Amino acid sequence: MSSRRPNMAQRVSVKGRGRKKISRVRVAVRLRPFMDKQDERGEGPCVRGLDSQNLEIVNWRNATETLKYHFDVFHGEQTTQKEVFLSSVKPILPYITRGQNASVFAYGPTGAGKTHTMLGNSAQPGVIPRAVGEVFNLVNAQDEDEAWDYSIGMSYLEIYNEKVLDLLSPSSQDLPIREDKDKNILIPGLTHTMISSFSDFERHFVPANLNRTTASTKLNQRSSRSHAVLLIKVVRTQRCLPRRQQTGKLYLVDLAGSEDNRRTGNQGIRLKESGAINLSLFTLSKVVDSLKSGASVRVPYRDSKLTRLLQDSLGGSAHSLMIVNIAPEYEYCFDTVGALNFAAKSKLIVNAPFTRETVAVLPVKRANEEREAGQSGTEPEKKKQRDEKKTEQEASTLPSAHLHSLSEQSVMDRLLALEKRVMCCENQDSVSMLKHSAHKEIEALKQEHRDFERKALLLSQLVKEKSGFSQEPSFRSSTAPLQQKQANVTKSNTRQAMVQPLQDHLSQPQPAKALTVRKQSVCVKKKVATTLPDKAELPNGKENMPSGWESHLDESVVEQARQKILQILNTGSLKELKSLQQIGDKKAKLILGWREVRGIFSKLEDLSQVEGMTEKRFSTFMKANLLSVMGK
Ligand SMILES: Nc1ncnc2c1ncn2[C@@H]1O[C@H](COP(=O)(O)OP(=O)(O)OP(=O)(O)O)[C@@H](O)[C@H]1O
Repeated sequence: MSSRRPNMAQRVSVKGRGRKKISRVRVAVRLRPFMDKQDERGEGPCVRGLDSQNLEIVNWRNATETLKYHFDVFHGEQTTQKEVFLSSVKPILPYITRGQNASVFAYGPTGAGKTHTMLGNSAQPGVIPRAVGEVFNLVNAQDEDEAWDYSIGMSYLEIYNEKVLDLLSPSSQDLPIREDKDKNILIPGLTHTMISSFSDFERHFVPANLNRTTASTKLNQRSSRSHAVLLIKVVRTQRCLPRRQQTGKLYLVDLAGSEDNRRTGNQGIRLKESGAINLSLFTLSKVVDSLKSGASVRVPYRDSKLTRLLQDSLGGSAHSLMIVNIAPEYEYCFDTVGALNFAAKSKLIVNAPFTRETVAVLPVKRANEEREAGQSGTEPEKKKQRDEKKTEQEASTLPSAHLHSLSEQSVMDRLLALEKRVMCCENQDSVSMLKHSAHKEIEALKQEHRDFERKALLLSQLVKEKSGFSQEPSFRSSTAPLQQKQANVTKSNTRQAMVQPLQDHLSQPQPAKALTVRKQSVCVKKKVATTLPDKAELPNGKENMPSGWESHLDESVVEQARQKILQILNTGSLKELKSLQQIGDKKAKLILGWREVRGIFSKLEDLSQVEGMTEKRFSTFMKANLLSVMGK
């Protein structure tokens, strides 16, 4: 598997590829063996398998008759962990590596074997370790075809007393559950760790699992008091254009046991936990009832954190498998019938899995280079062509060239956003309305582009007149440092024009330094004296961002600090994000949400796209953090 992270570029377009197929929730029932041989010899079992799909259980209302059930699979008490995995779980895993979602959840009364099935132990590993190992096998096998880059990440949480807690970051508090406009369920603030091998997974998972809330009850010495959800996310990105990107999510869920408090002897805190567990399982049952009864009924996903999180697995877009664990003892009979009834209605739920795909948009310049390079030539030739083209472009100092490509990028971003809106819309009338508004917006963008070019031209003429210098020599004199900056700027979203500053040029005879300053998406490369005041004045009379301070610093040190901040923004946990200056709890969560939806920040300036991050705030953020990182 490639260790490369998913494409740094922005993800913009979401589409379901191909027709949506339907997939019923599959239900497997697993009967655990007697835990006490005494019971087996005494009353015997209250439930038994008839064949690989059918079972019968004593009717607790009338012990002379039995109730019969039919499921996709019945695993008897002799079934091994490996057999459960191979027959029920393994078949759905390939979907994850092709951008579809899947979920496996264990349901059943407390002490019936859910944790054993999902987790197991070192001698008998359960579904979780086997499934993660298999995902790595699948990715490694597919990685060899060289067409896609794969990356695998994990998150692990528990829902305890209706609170979502991050098991990979145990000090974190209750996390919110959100839904984006593409109906993806998101948990801003939840740690998502990239993993490169199974042992890497274990390194994170094993200690995290110790954070799970368990306690002893009458029925189970180590009873799970929470619902645990492990998320394995596989992102694959096409290596060539159009760089399709597909994200598949696998949810592995060990639910807390449905329990009867008269039997568990729960009191105090155990009783409160039990109340929360039963409430969420009751909501789960209501969700299943509503899904079963038809499309027009409101499905109460929002009534509990559990159902909100499992929304995609029940009636959503996932391939879902429910493993219902049951126990053979008579004392479990009532709960077992309840679990089997729940399972019987769950198997009627129909999901509609489809591939969620985004296109990783590269900066226009790189995309063009790749497209051109892709048209002809061998790989070394293509690289040479690219290098030559890059040198050519970097040598070019004409502002209009930058204006053109950069504003083109902005137009492209917005067009792709429009395309996304149109694609997400199913209603025909709305589609035509959107197309109409898209057309209008394209016209407006073109006009904006023309205005922008005109203003930049006026600006440079004005500067030329006031400075008394011709434009050409001034560009020539600053060629060396500007070329260096331009390499950075091509990565940026900002448009660029180069002007000779008025006041500095006229009043300062000292050697000038190049400094990049931004104003409303216009990035103006300004020649300034080293003693510039904090707020420089643009020829149009508007104020710049506070910027002079940066020019006193060693560029390489600044660049290092910028990279460090970028790294925290892209990989930092909630806590690490909050360690940044100017970033509080709310902003940190918004950053995590942005990352979840849009991928990673390819440059620091992308931060301005996060809700509430105005240009001024971004400027203050940069100043505070650069100084902080550099230890000033
Ligand atoms: N198939 C099985 N083979 C052998 N032992 C099993 C099996 N299933 C469960 N057990 C054992 O039964 C006990 C209870 O199982 P487990 O803790 O998995 O139940 P649970 O359903 O997760 O309970 P809770 O909801 O209280 O967490 C454990 O000691 C476990 O090792």
